[in-house]
Formats: sequence, C-alpha cells, structure tokens
Amino acid sequence: MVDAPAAAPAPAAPAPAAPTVSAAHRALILALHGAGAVKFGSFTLKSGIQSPIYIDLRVTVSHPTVLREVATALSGAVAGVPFDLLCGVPYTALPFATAMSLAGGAPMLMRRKEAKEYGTKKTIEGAFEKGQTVLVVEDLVTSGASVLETVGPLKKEGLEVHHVVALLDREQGGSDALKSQGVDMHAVFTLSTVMDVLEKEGKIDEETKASVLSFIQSNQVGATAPNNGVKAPENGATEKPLSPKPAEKESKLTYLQRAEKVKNVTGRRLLELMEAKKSNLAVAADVTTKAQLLELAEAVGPEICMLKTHADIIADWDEGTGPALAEIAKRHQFLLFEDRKFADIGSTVHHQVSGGLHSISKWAHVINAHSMPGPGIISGLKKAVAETDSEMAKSLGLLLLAEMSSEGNLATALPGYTQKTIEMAEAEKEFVFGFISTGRVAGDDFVYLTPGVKKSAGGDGLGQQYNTPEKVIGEKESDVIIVGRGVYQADNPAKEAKAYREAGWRAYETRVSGSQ
Ligand SMILES: O=c1ccn([C@@H]2O[C@H](COP(=O)(O)O)[C@@H](O)[C@H]2O)c(=O)[nH]1
Repeated sequence: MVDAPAAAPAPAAPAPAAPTVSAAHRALILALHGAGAVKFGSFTLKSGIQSPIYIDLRVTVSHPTVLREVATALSGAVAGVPFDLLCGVPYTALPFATAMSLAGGAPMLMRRKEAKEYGTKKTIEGAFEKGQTVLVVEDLVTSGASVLETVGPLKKEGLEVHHVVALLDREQGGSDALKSQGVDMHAVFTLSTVMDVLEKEGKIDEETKASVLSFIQSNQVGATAPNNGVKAPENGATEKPLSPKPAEKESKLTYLQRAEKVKNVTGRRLLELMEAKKSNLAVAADVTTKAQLLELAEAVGPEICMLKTHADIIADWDEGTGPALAEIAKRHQFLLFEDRKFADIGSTVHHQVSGGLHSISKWAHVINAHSMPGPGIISGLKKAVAETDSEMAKSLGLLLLAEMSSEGNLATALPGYTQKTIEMAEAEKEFVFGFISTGRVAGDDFVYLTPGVKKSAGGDGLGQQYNTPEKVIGEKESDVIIVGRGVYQADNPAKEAKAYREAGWRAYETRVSGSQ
C-alpha cells in the first residue's frame, strides 16, 4: 500500500477561492471537530485502504447541542425541497432524521437493515401511503451505495425518492452516482470545506489539509486508486476503521504474529505451519483422477502449506480418496482446502458439506463460500460442523470469496460487495478466518488467499487473470498464493512448486523486512 502523500505539490496557479462558509456552518464544523468526529492520522478503513482522515459522526449522539445544530443545518440544506416523510439511512443518520422530524414536524420512516423473519416481515417501518415523497437523510456520502440501499426498499413500497440530504460529501463521486439513479444530493458541507475551515481556525496544518485533499483526488469511486488498485471505500456511511494503527505496521507483521490475532483454530494453524515450512504456496490440484491427485499431493507436499482440491472434478472419487489425501497431508504437514465455493441457502449447504459422495467435512480442513446468499450460508455450514462427531470437522475453517480473479467478476465490480462480505466475516470470526481475494482487503486478523498466480502476468483466454507472486504478496499484501496450472502442468511439478514456494517466500520476507 502507498502511504498518503506527505504534502501536495506546490500549486502552479493561485488556488481557486474557497466557497464562503456561513458563521453557523463554521461553528458546526468546529463543534464536530471538538466532539471528536473528525480525526487525522493514518487509518486502515475496512476496505483495506489507508486514509489520512477518519470521520465518525456517531459521536454526535453524545452531544445533544451538536446534534440539534446538525439537524438545523440539514433542514437548511433542503429548504424549498418538497417532501412528505423523512427516512434516515441506518444507523448513524437515524438520530439525524429523528432530530429533523422533532424540529420540523415531518413524520419519519425507518428502514430495517434486515427484514423481520417473523410477523409482518417489513423492511420499512412507519405509516405511509404509496406515492408519498421521502427525503432520505444520510450522515456521510462517499460512493452513494448506502443511500441507494435505503432508496431501493422505499421505492419498492411505492414511495417516491428524488432527494437525499447529507451532512458531509466526501467528494469521491457519490453525488454523480446518485444523480445517475435520479436522486439529487444536498450536502451541508464538502470535505474540502471542512479542511479549509479547520486549517483557517488553526486546528490542522497545511500539510494535513494537502494530504486529505490528495487522498480525495486519488480515491474517486470507480477510478483505479494508486495504492495497488485497492478500491475507494464503497460504504457511504460513517467510516469504520479496522484499527487506528498505521497499516504499514500491520502489513509488516510476520505470519506468526498474525496467528495470535486469528480466532479460528485452523486459520492459526495455517499461519503457524506457513512459518514453519517457509511456504506461502497453495497448489490448486485441478487434475481429474484419483491417482493423479494423490501423486500430485505426494510430489508437491514438502513445498506447500495447502493443497486446494475440486473433489467434483475427480472422475473416480471414492470413499477412500478423502482419507488417502488426509494421510499425505498429515505426513507432509499441509492443509486440505476443498474449493467447493458453497453458494446456496443454509439448509442446502448443511447437506452439501457433510453428505453426498464427497463427505467434505470428513477430510477437508478448510472450505469456502460465496457471500451472495447472505449470512445464512455461514449458519448452515456452522450447523453442519456442530452436528458432526468428527473432531476434524469441528475445527473446520471457512473462507469467504470477497473478490475473484476472473475478468469482469461481479464480486469485484459491484459497489459494496467486498465490504459486505468483510462485514459477514467480522461477525463470525471463530469460523471465518479469511478471504479469497486479489490481495489484503481487511485487517491483520484475517488471512488472504489469492488465486490467479503465475510466473508472468497475463490471462488464460477464458477469463482467468494472472499476477506474479511478487505482486500478489509484495504489493497487494496477500498471504497465500494459489497456483494451479503453473505447477501441475509443469514437466516436473515438484521442482516447479519449489520455485513458486521460494518466490512467494522471498516476496513475504521482503514485505515484512520493509526493504521494498
Ligand atoms: O477467484 C477465483 C477463485 C478460485 N479460483 C481457483 O483457483 C485455481 C486457479 O488455477 P490456475 O490454473 O492457477 O488458473 C482454480 O482451481 C480455480 O478454480 C480462481 O482461479 N479464481
């Protein structure tokens, strides 16, 4: 990751005059700063991105006077905009909408983040009639994705939504994104205005202001950010840093140091055996017969931390295949990862992981799932694990697909998908220990495994996109390289696995020693 620049280059021409800020707005910015809503430093956001600023408008609930001023400013920003009802984007903007409703008398609606599973199963609470117009209230807009998550359910109920009012526009493309969906954004402040006021009032220095403005410019939604393609935060709401520590330090932690932070026992074991074997290589054993699979496992076993399987492509899989693999894995000290990519409802995946021809939970240490079906998929897999008598199955670890390596994949393209996946994992850390991703997407208490790795970058003509071990481990800060054809199609897979192990390990050592 690239640190935020220390200072912007000296402007060639005089900077355009800052927009005039009213005394009331200036006072509110200072009050928000005083309440701790705006912090400066180096923060790792949940998206993995480094930000020189951290905005937490949740703190306003502890400052009723500030909250009242926020509501006044929001109402002022939409003076003349007609609406029947208010609806805050959960959760930070809920008190903002409530305060506006109490002051101005407009009734409020509330959107549930999850539909009730019983009773009315409503997603929108409150009294309304089809055709009424709703003003959406938001605290902070980055990409506009959070606003649209509230606009969608309101429209589904037959309500009209044409306007959103936000306290702060981060100027990262949210306003345009909302406009393209027919929603006009009215923001009380832009982030540049906040920076101007704080600098003029002596709360921050010129360098801090320049670094924030440069961060905004380099992290426009939809644009490729300079920090190795890590996307701009997609969640429009108040930011959630993983930790206030500088990310640079985190990425330099060794696998052993990381093991202490991982909650799932298999995730910890993986990191420990990676360090012990000096291997961050997983081989994708995409061969098609049992004999080829066992032969490959035996050949590459000494070089790998993990063997990734697709049991359903083995033509002659039988009940002895899993135990035979497990015996080789034990002897060579690597983990078995069945890349089944579960993607169904909880009840179905429960059967898929423990039953059928492959009885995955009886021999695999690690499984993975798409987050598309929602948290139920994790519950279904957890239930299957809890009901088994096998000790091995009880320690099974789950990876979520936060991103994919294939060109045009929706996990990477859809705003908010990776972020939501991370949130699902955060809620189940005893079971979910990491992600399939193109690099580091969250904190150092998760493990990142990256497929699409070869000696030289390129593609396979069928959508697969390859990066080198140096790029994946060194630049994108992933932890494990997954190599398939690069190894098993080689004349000598054992020799090739050794070469990949050494390349992956060198990239890791360079990263943690900081000489890159
Ligand atoms: O996003 C993803 C997720 C999984 N894979 C799997 O990894 C290997 C890659 O094989 P190569 O021969 O090195 O291309 C394969 O088993 C995929 O199913 C992926 O490629 N991308």
